[in-house]
Amino acid sequence: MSELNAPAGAPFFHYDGAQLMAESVSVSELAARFGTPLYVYSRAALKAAWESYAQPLTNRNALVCFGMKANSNLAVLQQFAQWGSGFDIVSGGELARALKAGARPDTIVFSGVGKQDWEIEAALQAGVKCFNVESTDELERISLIASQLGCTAPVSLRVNPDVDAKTHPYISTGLKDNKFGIAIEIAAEVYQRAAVLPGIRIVGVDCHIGSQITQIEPYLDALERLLNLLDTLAGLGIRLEHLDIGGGLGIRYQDETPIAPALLLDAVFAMLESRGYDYLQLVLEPGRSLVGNAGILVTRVQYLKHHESKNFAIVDAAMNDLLRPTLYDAWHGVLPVLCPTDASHTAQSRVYDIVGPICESGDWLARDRQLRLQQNDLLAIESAGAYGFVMSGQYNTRPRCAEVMVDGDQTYLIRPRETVEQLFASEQMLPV
Ligand SMILES: Cc1ncc(COP(=O)(O)O)c(C=O)c1O
Ligand SMILES: N[C@@H](CCCC[NH3+])C(=O)O
Repeated sequence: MSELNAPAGAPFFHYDGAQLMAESVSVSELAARFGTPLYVYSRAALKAAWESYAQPLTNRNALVCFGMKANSNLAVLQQFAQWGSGFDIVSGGELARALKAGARPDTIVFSGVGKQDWEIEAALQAGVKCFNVESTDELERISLIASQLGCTAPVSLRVNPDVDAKTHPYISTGLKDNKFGIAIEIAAEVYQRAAVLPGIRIVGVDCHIGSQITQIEPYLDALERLLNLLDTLAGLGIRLEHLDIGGGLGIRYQDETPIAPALLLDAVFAMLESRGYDYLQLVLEPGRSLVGNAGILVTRVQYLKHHESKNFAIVDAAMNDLLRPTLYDAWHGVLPVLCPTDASHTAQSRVYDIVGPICESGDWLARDRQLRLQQNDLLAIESAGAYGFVMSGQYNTRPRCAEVMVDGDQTYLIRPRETVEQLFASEQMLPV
Protein backbone atom coordinates (compact mmCIF):
# COMPACT_ATOMS: atom_id res chain seq x y z
CA MET A 1 0.00 0.00 0.00
CA SER A 2 1.81 3.02 -1.31
CA GLU A 3 0.07 5.41 1.08
CA LEU A 4 2.01 3.94 3.97
CA ASN A 5 5.40 4.17 2.28
CA ALA A 6 7.59 7.21 1.94
CA PRO A 7 6.81 8.90 -1.39
CA ALA A 8 8.96 7.51 -4.22
CA GLY A 9 10.21 11.06 -4.83
CA ALA A 10 11.13 11.71 -1.17
CA PRO A 11 12.48 13.96 0.24
CA PHE A 12 11.38 16.35 -2.51
CA PHE A 13 7.80 15.09 -2.34
CA HIS A 14 6.89 14.57 1.29
CA TYR A 15 4.12 14.91 3.86
CA ASP A 16 4.43 17.89 6.16
CA GLY A 17 2.21 16.12 8.68
CA ALA A 18 -1.04 17.31 7.14
CA GLN A 19 -0.61 17.15 3.41
CA LEU A 20 1.65 16.31 0.48
CA MET A 21 4.25 18.93 -0.35
CA ALA A 22 6.36 19.47 -3.46
CA GLU A 23 9.49 20.95 -1.90
CA SER A 24 8.01 23.86 0.13
CA VAL A 25 4.81 24.16 -1.87
CA SER A 26 1.51 22.54 -0.94
CA VAL A 27 0.27 20.23 -3.67
CA SER A 28 -3.36 21.11 -2.95
CA GLU A 29 -2.52 24.78 -3.46
CA LEU A 30 -0.95 23.91 -6.80
CA ALA A 31 -4.08 22.01 -7.77
CA ALA A 32 -6.27 24.97 -6.77
CA ARG A 33 -4.08 27.41 -8.68
CA PHE A 34 -3.43 25.46 -11.89
CA GLY A 35 -6.25 22.93 -11.98
CA THR A 36 -6.01 19.18 -12.45
CA PRO A 37 -4.71 16.96 -13.94
CA LEU A 38 -1.35 18.61 -13.39
CA TYR A 39 2.24 17.47 -13.73
CA VAL A 40 4.42 18.81 -10.91
CA TYR A 41 8.20 18.57 -11.08
CA SER A 42 10.72 19.35 -8.37
CA ARG A 43 13.80 21.23 -9.52
CA ALA A 44 15.75 20.05 -6.47
CA ALA A 45 14.90 16.44 -7.32
CA LEU A 46 16.18 16.96 -10.86
CA LYS A 47 19.38 18.47 -9.48
CA ALA A 48 19.88 15.62 -7.01
CA ALA A 49 19.43 13.06 -9.79
CA TRP A 50 21.87 15.00 -11.96
CA GLU A 51 24.41 15.03 -9.12
CA SER A 52 24.10 11.27 -8.71
CA TYR A 53 25.83 11.06 -12.11
CA ALA A 54 27.93 14.23 -12.00
CA GLN A 55 29.60 13.48 -8.65
CA PRO A 56 31.07 10.09 -9.54
CA LEU A 57 32.14 11.54 -12.90
CA THR A 58 34.13 14.42 -11.40
CA ASN A 59 37.57 14.49 -13.03
CA ARG A 60 36.58 11.70 -15.42
CA ASN A 61 36.58 11.99 -19.17
CA ALA A 62 32.83 11.52 -19.49
CA LEU A 63 29.70 13.11 -20.88
CA VAL A 64 26.15 12.57 -19.66
CA CYS A 65 23.67 13.02 -22.52
CA PHE A 66 20.18 13.23 -21.01
CA GLY A 67 17.87 10.86 -22.89
CA MET A 68 15.42 13.68 -23.47
CA LYS A 69 12.62 11.47 -24.74
CA ALA A 70 11.91 10.84 -21.05
CA ASN A 71 10.91 14.46 -20.44
CA SER A 72 11.43 17.13 -23.04
CA ASN A 73 9.80 20.18 -21.49
CA LEU A 74 12.03 23.15 -22.35
CA ALA A 75 12.40 24.18 -18.71
CA VAL A 76 13.58 20.69 -17.79
CA LEU A 77 16.06 20.62 -20.69
CA GLN A 78 17.24 24.11 -19.78
CA GLN A 79 18.16 22.96 -16.26
CA PHE A 80 20.17 20.02 -17.54
CA ALA A 81 21.90 22.18 -20.16
CA GLN A 82 22.88 24.67 -17.43
CA TRP A 83 24.29 21.87 -15.31
CA GLY A 84 26.48 20.77 -18.22
CA SER A 85 24.45 17.91 -19.62
CA GLY A 86 24.54 16.83 -23.22
CA PHE A 87 21.47 15.31 -24.86
CA ASP A 88 20.56 12.06 -26.54
CA ILE A 89 18.03 12.92 -29.23
CA VAL A 90 15.97 10.71 -31.53
CA SER A 91 14.33 13.17 -33.91
CA GLY A 92 14.66 16.51 -35.63
CA GLY A 93 12.02 17.77 -33.23
CA GLU A 94 14.15 16.81 -30.25
CA LEU A 95 17.16 18.48 -31.89
CA ALA A 96 15.22 21.74 -32.22
CA ARG A 97 14.00 21.51 -28.62
CA ALA A 98 17.47 20.80 -27.25
CA LEU A 99 18.98 23.72 -29.15
CA LYS A 100 16.18 26.02 -28.07
CA ALA A 101 16.82 25.01 -24.43
CA GLY A 102 20.48 26.00 -24.73
CA ALA A 103 22.18 22.68 -25.49
CA ARG A 104 25.65 22.84 -26.97
CA PRO A 105 25.44 21.07 -30.34
CA ASP A 106 28.73 19.28 -29.73
CA THR A 107 27.17 17.54 -26.72
CA ILE A 108 24.26 16.08 -28.70
CA VAL A 109 24.23 12.45 -29.80
CA PHE A 110 21.59 11.46 -32.36
CA SER A 111 20.11 7.97 -31.90
CA GLY A 112 17.12 6.31 -33.59
CA VAL A 113 16.51 3.67 -36.24
CA GLY A 114 14.65 5.85 -38.73
CA LYS A 115 16.49 9.13 -39.20
CA GLN A 116 15.03 11.01 -42.16
CA ASP A 117 16.97 13.13 -44.67
CA TRP A 118 15.83 16.45 -43.21
CA GLU A 119 16.77 15.29 -39.72
CA ILE A 120 20.24 14.21 -40.85
CA GLU A 121 20.72 17.53 -42.63
CA ALA A 122 19.59 19.52 -39.62
CA ALA A 123 21.93 17.58 -37.31
CA LEU A 124 24.87 18.08 -39.68
CA GLN A 125 24.11 21.77 -39.96
CA ALA A 126 23.84 22.10 -36.18
CA GLY A 127 27.16 20.26 -35.72
CA VAL A 128 26.11 17.44 -33.38
CA LYS A 129 28.69 15.37 -31.50
CA CYS A 130 27.77 12.22 -33.43
CA PHE A 131 25.16 10.10 -35.14
CA ASN A 132 24.52 6.80 -33.38
CA VAL A 133 24.06 4.86 -36.60
CA GLU A 134 21.66 1.93 -36.40
CA SER A 135 21.95 0.28 -39.86
CA THR A 136 24.17 0.06 -42.93
CA ASP A 137 21.45 1.75 -45.00
CA GLU A 138 21.52 4.69 -42.60
CA LEU A 139 25.31 4.85 -42.75
CA GLU A 140 25.22 5.06 -46.55
CA ARG A 141 22.56 7.75 -46.44
CA ILE A 142 24.46 9.87 -43.92
CA SER A 143 27.57 9.55 -46.10
CA LEU A 144 25.63 10.74 -49.14
CA ILE A 145 24.00 13.69 -47.40
CA ALA A 146 27.23 14.80 -45.72
CA SER A 147 29.07 14.61 -49.05
CA GLN A 148 26.35 16.65 -50.75
CA LEU A 149 26.60 19.27 -48.00
CA GLY A 150 30.39 19.22 -48.25
CA CYS A 151 30.91 18.22 -44.64
CA THR A 152 31.91 15.17 -42.62
CA ALA A 153 29.51 13.35 -40.32
CA PRO A 154 30.89 12.12 -36.98
CA VAL A 155 29.64 8.58 -36.61
CA SER A 156 29.35 6.04 -33.82
CA LEU A 157 27.79 2.67 -34.57
CA ARG A 158 25.02 1.59 -32.25
CA VAL A 159 25.81 -2.03 -31.77
CA ASN A 160 23.18 -4.52 -30.71
CA PRO A 161 25.10 -6.78 -28.31
CA ASP A 162 22.33 -9.39 -27.94
CA VAL A 163 22.09 -9.05 -24.18
CA ASP A 164 18.95 -9.59 -22.15
CA ALA A 165 18.39 -6.48 -20.01
CA LYS A 166 15.75 -8.40 -17.99
CA THR A 167 13.13 -5.71 -18.28
CA HIS A 168 9.66 -5.36 -19.86
CA PRO A 169 9.74 -6.73 -23.44
CA TYR A 170 8.45 -3.40 -24.84
CA ILE A 171 11.43 -1.53 -23.39
CA SER A 172 14.17 -4.08 -24.00
CA THR A 173 16.32 -2.95 -26.92
CA GLY A 174 19.56 -4.95 -26.90
CA LEU A 175 18.35 -8.37 -28.01
CA LYS A 176 19.00 -9.50 -31.54
CA ASP A 177 15.26 -9.73 -32.20
CA ASN A 178 14.86 -6.02 -31.32
CA LYS A 179 14.87 -3.52 -34.18
CA PHE A 180 17.69 -1.49 -32.64
CA GLY A 181 21.34 -1.27 -33.57
CA ILE A 182 23.70 -3.20 -35.81
CA ALA A 183 24.17 -6.88 -34.95
CA ILE A 184 27.46 -7.25 -33.14
CA GLU A 185 28.53 -10.09 -35.47
CA ILE A 186 28.66 -7.73 -38.46
CA ALA A 187 29.73 -4.57 -36.63
CA ALA A 188 33.44 -4.83 -37.55
CA GLU A 189 32.49 -5.19 -41.21
CA VAL A 190 30.28 -2.10 -41.02
CA TYR A 191 33.09 -0.13 -39.35
CA GLN A 192 35.36 -1.09 -42.26
CA ARG A 193 32.73 0.16 -44.68
CA ALA A 194 32.41 3.39 -42.68
CA ALA A 195 36.16 3.86 -42.81
CA VAL A 196 36.14 4.10 -46.60
CA LEU A 197 32.90 6.01 -47.12
CA PRO A 198 33.17 9.68 -48.05
CA GLY A 199 31.72 12.19 -45.60
CA ILE A 200 32.09 9.87 -42.60
CA ARG A 201 34.42 10.19 -39.62
CA ILE A 202 34.33 7.30 -37.16
CA VAL A 203 34.31 8.61 -33.58
CA GLY A 204 32.74 6.03 -31.33
CA VAL A 205 30.76 2.96 -30.45
CA ASP A 206 27.39 2.87 -28.74
CA CYS A 207 24.87 0.49 -27.26
CA HIS A 208 21.65 0.87 -25.31
CA ILE A 209 20.21 -2.38 -24.07
CA GLY A 210 16.90 -1.30 -22.57
CA SER A 211 15.13 0.71 -19.94
CA GLN A 212 14.18 0.34 -16.24
CA ILE A 213 17.14 -1.99 -15.75
CA THR A 214 17.74 -2.99 -12.14
CA GLN A 215 20.65 -5.40 -12.53
CA ILE A 216 24.22 -4.48 -13.27
CA GLU A 217 25.20 -7.71 -15.05
CA PRO A 218 23.49 -6.96 -18.39
CA TYR A 219 25.48 -3.71 -18.62
CA LEU A 220 28.76 -5.48 -17.93
CA ASP A 221 27.91 -8.28 -20.38
CA ALA A 222 27.20 -5.69 -23.06
CA LEU A 223 30.36 -3.75 -22.24
CA GLU A 224 32.48 -6.85 -22.46
CA ARG A 225 31.07 -7.62 -25.89
CA LEU A 226 31.73 -4.05 -27.00
CA LEU A 227 35.32 -4.20 -25.75
CA ASN A 228 35.88 -7.45 -27.65
CA LEU A 229 34.67 -5.61 -30.73
CA LEU A 230 37.11 -2.77 -29.99
CA ASP A 231 39.94 -5.33 -29.85
CA THR A 232 38.94 -6.48 -33.32
CA LEU A 233 38.71 -2.89 -34.56
CA ALA A 234 42.16 -2.09 -33.15
CA GLY A 235 43.50 -5.01 -35.20
CA LEU A 236 41.91 -3.39 -38.27
CA GLY A 237 43.52 -0.06 -37.48
CA ILE A 238 40.25 1.58 -36.42
CA ARG A 239 40.55 3.67 -33.26
CA LEU A 240 37.68 5.37 -31.47
CA GLU A 241 37.34 8.45 -29.30
CA HIS A 242 34.37 7.52 -27.17
CA LEU A 243 32.32 4.64 -25.88
CA ASP A 244 28.62 5.16 -25.14
CA ILE A 245 26.89 2.68 -22.83
CA GLY A 246 23.43 4.20 -23.34
CA GLY A 247 20.92 4.81 -20.58
CA GLY A 248 18.47 2.47 -18.93
CA LEU A 249 19.06 2.69 -15.18
CA GLY A 250 15.82 1.91 -13.38
CA ILE A 251 14.08 3.83 -10.60
CA ARG A 252 11.93 2.81 -7.67
CA TYR A 253 8.29 2.70 -8.68
CA GLN A 254 7.16 0.12 -6.13
CA ASP A 255 9.76 -2.02 -4.42
CA GLU A 256 12.57 -2.11 -6.97
CA THR A 257 16.12 -1.53 -5.78
CA PRO A 258 17.63 0.77 -8.38
CA ILE A 259 21.34 0.65 -9.18
CA ALA A 260 23.13 3.78 -7.98
CA PRO A 261 24.88 5.41 -10.95
CA ALA A 262 28.14 5.49 -8.91
CA LEU A 263 28.05 1.70 -8.60
CA LEU A 264 27.61 1.17 -12.32
CA LEU A 265 30.23 3.78 -13.15
CA ASP A 266 32.81 2.22 -10.82
CA ALA A 267 32.31 -1.16 -12.46
CA VAL A 268 32.47 0.34 -15.96
CA PHE A 269 35.65 2.32 -15.29
CA ALA A 270 37.26 -0.74 -13.69
CA MET A 271 36.54 -2.77 -16.81
CA LEU A 272 37.74 -0.02 -19.15
CA GLU A 273 40.97 0.26 -17.18
CA SER A 274 41.60 -3.47 -17.03
CA ARG A 275 41.13 -3.74 -20.79
CA GLY A 276 43.28 -0.69 -21.61
CA TYR A 277 40.43 1.43 -22.91
CA ASP A 278 40.37 4.11 -20.23
CA TYR A 279 41.58 6.70 -22.75
CA LEU A 280 38.09 6.62 -24.28
CA GLN A 281 35.56 9.26 -23.29
CA LEU A 282 32.63 7.54 -21.57
CA VAL A 283 29.21 8.70 -22.78
CA LEU A 284 25.96 7.86 -20.98
CA GLU A 285 22.37 8.45 -22.05
CA PRO A 286 20.24 8.26 -18.89
CA GLY A 287 16.64 9.36 -19.18
CA ARG A 288 14.30 7.89 -16.59
CA SER A 289 16.80 7.92 -13.72
CA LEU A 290 17.29 11.68 -14.13
CA VAL A 291 13.63 12.66 -14.12
CA GLY A 292 11.34 9.76 -13.13
CA ASN A 293 11.01 10.43 -9.44
CA ALA A 294 11.24 14.20 -9.88
CA GLY A 295 7.61 14.38 -11.01
CA ILE A 296 4.08 13.53 -9.91
CA LEU A 297 0.75 13.71 -11.68
CA VAL A 298 -1.92 15.34 -9.54
CA THR A 299 -5.49 14.36 -10.22
CA ARG A 300 -8.85 14.92 -8.57
CA VAL A 301 -11.45 12.28 -7.76
CA GLN A 302 -14.61 13.01 -9.74
CA TYR A 303 -16.87 10.15 -8.74
CA LEU A 304 -16.78 6.98 -6.70
CA LYS A 305 -18.55 3.90 -7.95
CA HIS A 306 -19.08 0.72 -6.00
CA HIS A 307 -19.81 -2.32 -8.15
CA GLU A 308 -20.45 -5.74 -6.65
CA SER A 309 -16.84 -6.89 -7.04
CA LYS A 310 -14.98 -3.63 -7.64
CA ASN A 311 -14.73 -0.11 -6.38
CA PHE A 312 -13.80 2.53 -8.89
CA ALA A 313 -12.41 5.98 -8.26
CA ILE A 314 -13.00 7.95 -11.44
CA VAL A 315 -10.43 10.70 -11.57
CA ASP A 316 -9.85 13.56 -13.99
CA ALA A 317 -6.55 12.17 -15.31
CA ALA A 318 -6.64 9.39 -17.85
CA MET A 319 -4.57 7.16 -20.09
CA ASN A 320 -4.08 10.10 -22.45
CA ASP A 321 -2.25 11.90 -19.61
CA LEU A 322 -0.25 8.90 -18.34
CA LEU A 323 -0.05 5.97 -20.72
CA ARG A 324 2.43 3.78 -18.85
CA PRO A 325 -0.03 1.81 -16.69
CA THR A 326 -2.14 0.55 -19.55
CA LEU A 327 0.71 0.25 -22.07
CA TYR A 328 3.15 -1.67 -19.89
CA ASP A 329 0.95 -2.77 -17.02
CA ALA A 330 3.19 -0.40 -15.09
CA TRP A 331 2.78 0.17 -11.36
CA HIS A 332 2.74 3.78 -10.15
CA GLY A 333 2.26 4.65 -6.50
CA VAL A 334 -0.89 6.59 -5.61
CA LEU A 335 -0.72 9.01 -2.70
CA PRO A 336 -3.61 10.88 -1.14
CA VAL A 337 -2.68 14.56 -1.12
CA LEU A 338 -4.33 15.00 2.26
CA CYS A 339 -2.30 12.96 4.73
CA PRO A 340 -3.98 9.54 5.16
CA THR A 341 -3.80 9.93 8.94
CA ASP A 342 -5.59 13.29 8.86
CA ALA A 343 -8.59 13.16 11.19
CA SER A 344 -10.86 15.06 8.79
CA HIS A 345 -10.49 12.16 6.40
CA THR A 346 -13.36 9.98 7.54
CA ALA A 347 -14.16 7.97 4.40
CA GLN A 348 -14.17 4.21 4.63
CA SER A 349 -11.00 2.48 3.45
CA ARG A 350 -11.64 0.35 0.36
CA VAL A 351 -9.74 -1.29 -2.46
CA TYR A 352 -10.05 0.90 -5.55
CA ASP A 353 -9.17 0.85 -9.19
CA ILE A 354 -8.16 4.38 -10.17
CA VAL A 355 -9.62 4.98 -13.62
CA GLY A 356 -9.99 7.89 -16.02
CA PRO A 357 -12.92 9.27 -18.00
CA ILE A 358 -11.83 7.83 -21.37
CA CYS A 359 -14.10 5.36 -23.15
CA GLU A 360 -11.75 2.39 -22.93
CA SER A 361 -11.63 -0.32 -20.30
CA GLY A 362 -7.86 0.02 -20.55
CA ASP A 363 -8.13 3.54 -19.19
CA TRP A 364 -6.72 2.90 -15.74
CA LEU A 365 -3.93 4.47 -13.75
CA ALA A 366 -3.70 2.06 -10.83
CA ARG A 367 -5.45 -1.09 -9.69
CA ASP A 368 -6.35 -2.60 -6.35
CA ARG A 369 -5.19 0.22 -4.11
CA GLN A 370 -6.37 0.45 -0.53
CA LEU A 371 -7.48 4.05 -0.07
CA ARG A 372 -9.92 6.18 1.91
CA LEU A 373 -11.54 8.32 -0.73
CA GLN A 374 -14.31 10.81 -1.10
CA GLN A 375 -15.40 12.95 -4.04
CA ASN A 376 -13.05 15.84 -4.88
CA ASP A 377 -10.09 14.31 -3.05
CA LEU A 378 -6.75 14.94 -4.66
CA LEU A 379 -4.40 12.09 -5.49
CA ALA A 380 -0.78 12.16 -6.62
CA ILE A 381 0.38 9.53 -9.09
CA GLU A 382 4.02 9.00 -8.26
CA SER A 383 7.11 8.54 -10.43
CA ALA A 384 5.50 10.41 -13.31
CA GLY A 385 8.49 12.57 -14.29
CA ALA A 386 9.71 10.17 -16.98
CA TYR A 387 7.65 9.04 -19.95
CA GLY A 388 4.66 10.85 -18.47
CA PHE A 389 3.69 14.09 -20.16
CA VAL A 390 5.85 13.27 -23.21
CA MET A 391 3.69 10.24 -23.98
CA SER A 392 0.43 12.09 -23.42
CA GLY A 393 -2.10 12.65 -26.16
CA GLN A 394 -5.45 14.19 -26.89
CA TYR A 395 -7.63 11.11 -27.29
CA ASN A 396 -11.31 11.80 -26.63
CA THR A 397 -10.49 15.44 -27.48
CA ARG A 398 -8.96 15.96 -24.08
CA PRO A 399 -6.61 18.93 -23.80
CA ARG A 400 -3.13 17.99 -22.63
CA CYS A 401 -2.64 19.10 -19.06
CA ALA A 402 -0.36 21.74 -17.56
CA GLU A 403 3.15 21.22 -16.20
CA VAL A 404 4.66 23.20 -13.34
CA MET A 405 8.13 23.24 -11.79
CA VAL A 406 8.57 23.87 -8.11
CA ASP A 407 11.83 25.36 -6.86
CA GLY A 408 11.86 25.81 -3.09
CA ASP A 409 8.79 27.94 -2.40
CA GLN A 410 8.54 29.18 -5.99
CA THR A 411 6.36 27.67 -8.68
CA TYR A 412 6.78 28.16 -12.40
CA LEU A 413 4.12 27.32 -14.96
CA ILE A 414 6.29 25.65 -17.60
CA ARG A 415 3.47 24.60 -19.88
CA PRO A 416 -0.10 25.85 -19.62
CA ARG A 417 -3.05 23.53 -20.03
CA GLU A 418 -4.19 23.34 -23.65
CA THR A 419 -7.53 24.91 -24.37
CA VAL A 420 -10.25 22.94 -26.09
CA GLU A 421 -10.10 25.41 -29.00
CA GLN A 422 -6.39 24.73 -29.49
CA LEU A 423 -7.18 21.08 -30.01
CA PHE A 424 -8.79 21.69 -33.37
CA ALA A 425 -7.67 25.21 -34.22
CA SER A 426 -5.54 24.07 -37.17
CA GLU A 427 -8.02 21.55 -38.60
CA GLN A 428 -9.75 22.46 -41.87
CA MET A 429 -13.27 21.56 -42.89
CA LEU A 430 -14.12 20.82 -46.51
CA PRO A 431 -15.67 23.60 -48.64
CA VAL A 432 -19.47 23.56 -48.44
C1 LIG B 1 18.97 5.16 -27.46
C2 LIG B 1 18.41 5.46 -26.13
N1 LIG B 1 19.18 6.13 -25.26
C3 LIG B 1 18.72 6.45 -24.02
C4 LIG B 1 17.47 6.09 -23.62
C5 LIG B 1 17.04 6.47 -22.24
O1 LIG B 1 16.71 5.36 -21.52
P1 LIG B 1 16.27 5.44 -20.00
O2 LIG B 1 15.17 6.40 -19.89
O3 LIG B 1 15.85 4.06 -19.69
O4 LIG B 1 17.48 5.84 -19.22
C6 LIG B 1 16.65 5.37 -24.48
C7 LIG B 1 15.34 4.86 -24.05
O5 LIG B 1 15.26 3.72 -23.63
C8 LIG B 1 17.13 5.05 -25.77
O6 LIG B 1 16.37 4.41 -26.64
N1 LIG C 1 8.36 4.64 -22.62
C1 LIG C 1 9.03 3.64 -21.81
C2 LIG C 1 10.50 3.70 -21.90
C3 LIG C 1 10.94 3.67 -23.31
C4 LIG C 1 12.37 3.81 -23.43
C5 LIG C 1 12.71 4.34 -24.77
N2 LIG C 1 13.69 3.55 -25.48
C6 LIG C 1 8.51 3.71 -20.41
O1 LIG C 1 7.65 4.49 -20.16
O2 LIG C 1 8.91 2.99 -19.55
